[in-house]
Amino acid sequence: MHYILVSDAISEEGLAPLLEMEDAEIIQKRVDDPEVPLDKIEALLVRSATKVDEELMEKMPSLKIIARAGVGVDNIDVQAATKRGIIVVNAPDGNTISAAEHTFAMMASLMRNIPQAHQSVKNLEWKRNAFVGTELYGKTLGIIGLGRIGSEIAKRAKAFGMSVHVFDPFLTKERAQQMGIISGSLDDVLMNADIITVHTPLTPKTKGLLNEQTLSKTKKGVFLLNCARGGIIDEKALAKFIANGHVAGAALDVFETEPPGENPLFKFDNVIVTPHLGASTKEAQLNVATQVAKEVKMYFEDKPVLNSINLPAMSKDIYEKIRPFHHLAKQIGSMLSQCVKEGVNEISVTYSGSVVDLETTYLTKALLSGFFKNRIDANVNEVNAMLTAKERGVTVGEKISSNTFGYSNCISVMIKGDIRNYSIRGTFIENYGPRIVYINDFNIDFFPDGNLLYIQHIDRPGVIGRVGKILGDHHINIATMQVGRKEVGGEAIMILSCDKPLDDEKVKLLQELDDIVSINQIIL
Ligand SMILES: NC(=O)C1=CN([C@@H]2O[C@H](COP(=O)(O)OP(=O)(O)OC[C@H]3O[C@@H](n4cnc5c(N)ncnc54)[C@H](O)[C@@H]3O)[C@@H](O)[C@H]2O)C=CC1
Ligand SMILES: O=C(O)CCC(=O)C(=O)O
Repeated sequence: MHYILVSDAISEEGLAPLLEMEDAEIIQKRVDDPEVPLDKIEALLVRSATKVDEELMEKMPSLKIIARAGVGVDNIDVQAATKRGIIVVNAPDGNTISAAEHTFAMMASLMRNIPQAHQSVKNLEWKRNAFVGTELYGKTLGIIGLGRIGSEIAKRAKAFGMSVHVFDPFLTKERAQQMGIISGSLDDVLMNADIITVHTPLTPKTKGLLNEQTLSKTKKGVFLLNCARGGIIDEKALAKFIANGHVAGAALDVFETEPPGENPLFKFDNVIVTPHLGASTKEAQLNVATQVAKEVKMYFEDKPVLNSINLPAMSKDIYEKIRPFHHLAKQIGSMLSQCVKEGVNEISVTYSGSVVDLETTYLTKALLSGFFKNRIDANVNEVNAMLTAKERGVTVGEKISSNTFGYSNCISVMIKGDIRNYSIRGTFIENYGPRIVYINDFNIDFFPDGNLLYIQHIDRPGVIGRVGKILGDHHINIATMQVGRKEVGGEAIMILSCDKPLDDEKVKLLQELDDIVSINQIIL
């Protein structure tokens, strides 16, 4: 049974993919509710209210995936999650339109004093001269951060007859031209805009992006909006610039602390606020809940998650192409970890043939996760495999080679151990499957799956028969068997695939046979 905790208010209708799962218990309670079995929870679904920090993760040893029903993951310690091998996914585009529309609604409300006028009329006043506004038409809108939401705002601004100046270090000149907007520096936006709106994530670089120094470069009478994250506009600096009349007004949907409690900005009539409502529409909430519920379900079905923050993004098509190699890489890693009993200094992976066109780093991570999973008592997966290698002093190398050894693709791995080196090569053959075609200088050909016995022996008549007899005497059926040797009478290997694993006693019996050098039981 998978235990899934939904700890913030997430659309029930959107959770349908999870509620349909027969092997899952969905708990809809706050994370600090004493009835929540934190130690059993494998998936945690949140919005922005739940703070998922290291302390909470410590209490959730079974946690495998954190899903943010929204965009910003600043309430999740992604670094700590990565270290623990916990996948973090979000719903990157489910609330884009709602957030853009809310920003636009805030902009129009700010410029036309709608909240203040509304309150005044309800107070039985009729002060038409007190609420004279400013048109959007012909004004310059400065957008800081032209991602999904920023782009939607730019489109709407153009429809309103505004000119748009943008600062986004990742925006290409070509895209700006296509959109009919002006891409410039931060100073360009600060100095030219009549209205400035921020749409970046909250990061150490964007925290306090609009501060006393940057605000002093803006036009006198500028209007400011923050519907992204509290803290991108420094609240103290904003209060100062509102108080001295430099900033004509501000619209805020988000705050440095949420809920903000008593906030000095609230005393200004020209500051209008909403309680983090950007994504609060029926449509957005259904979209983001459905997106993350599907992601979590896919995770439990062993399918790729599409919107992970700490794994490479992959479309379904790409995943279908990479899937067989992902499996092969994992199996190679797992095989190696069961053969190499000593300390390991270096793992180097070489890709050749058709596999080089795929996301090979992801494959290397899969290989490492297969390797470390059997060696250390911790959750290792593609998320934290590189970090795990680094922490254990294992150097990881990745190369591309043109030598395919006669196959259409190859994954070759070389491990430098404390005592000796190990090498293994695998390939994936269309309509046939994954094959291991080389181990430690021996050409061989077997399917890396099930209960395998990797036996090194001397190439002499009778060895195979003796091994077969012991297995037969103990009712262990041999499904497949491959042998490889370099020269007659020299060192040789055999790979047996058995219908069930052998216990230690039987492995010992085989080990004691004449001409057997070593035996590794490999369970894949
Ligand atoms: N108020 C609300 O309810 C909502 C707020 N948000 C907030 O809006 C933010 C933006 O969302 P999206 O547009 O979907 O994200 P996005 O990732 O599509 O866009 C962010 C953009 O910011 C740019 N950027 C990053 N650092 C920058 C910097 N230092 N200076 C200038 N630009 C920078 C990036 O290049 C990117 O184009 C989210 O991170 C989230 O915090 C999102 C949804 C709803
Ligand atoms: O969950 C919410 O309503 C907040 C949405 C948000 O801020 C985001 O998606 O980044």
